[in-house]
Amino acid sequence: MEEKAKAEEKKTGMIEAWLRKHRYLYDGATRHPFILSIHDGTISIDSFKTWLAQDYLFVRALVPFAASVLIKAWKESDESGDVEVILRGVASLEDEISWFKREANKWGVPLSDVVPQRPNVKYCGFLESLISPEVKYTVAITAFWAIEAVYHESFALCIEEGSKTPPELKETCARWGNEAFHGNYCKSLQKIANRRLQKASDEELKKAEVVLLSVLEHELDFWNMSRGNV
Ligand SMILES: Cc1ncc(CNC=O)c(N)n1
Repeated sequence: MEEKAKAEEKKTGMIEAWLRKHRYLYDGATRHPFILSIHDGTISIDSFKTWLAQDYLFVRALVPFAASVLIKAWKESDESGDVEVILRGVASLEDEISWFKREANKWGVPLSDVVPQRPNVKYCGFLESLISPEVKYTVAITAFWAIEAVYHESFALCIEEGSKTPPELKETCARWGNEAFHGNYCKSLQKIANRRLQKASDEELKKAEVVLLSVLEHELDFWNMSRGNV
């Protein structure tokens, strides 16, 4: 890319520029048929149960990754406030795991015998690879933002005015779709990512963009898995 154009994108926000550039993939991850089927009320309960059980395992694997981002923030960040933002996210995962257990109980999904499906294994393996100290804070925070943003944007659609989301799924959707916590949390992560990307080297920028694309692809595969097409 031309130097001037790149400088301009860094100023206005790398994340926004990447979302424009990769709109098709981003929409694919945030407007997936699985989400659209919740939104229009046609979701099969089996798909929902598959998603619930698989996502429980995913969230358990997200904890060490989130903790690794926290460590990177503490070691590498130029702003101490980053640690609080990430810590809030890490802390919320404890409540989330309890929620998964309650919700699974409600639906009669036994979490103790859930076997992770291939797309889940791959996504969790990808998260684990990002824990490595060789992955820089800037790259890791970009991934973390993307992981949270896809869920927020997806589920926010399902609680929009006029959506036909089944009432028994509303609470699930509000968990990630709500603005008060999750929306603001995503905005804070995006702000941190943009600030870091602004100062990043070309090589780091490239790595962060590749990681963003990987997250979007893994999220797509995760939704596909939930619908039963692996
Ligand atoms: C597959 C996937 N991606 C993102 C999230 C949202 N983060 C924490 O809950 C999630 N639960 N599952």
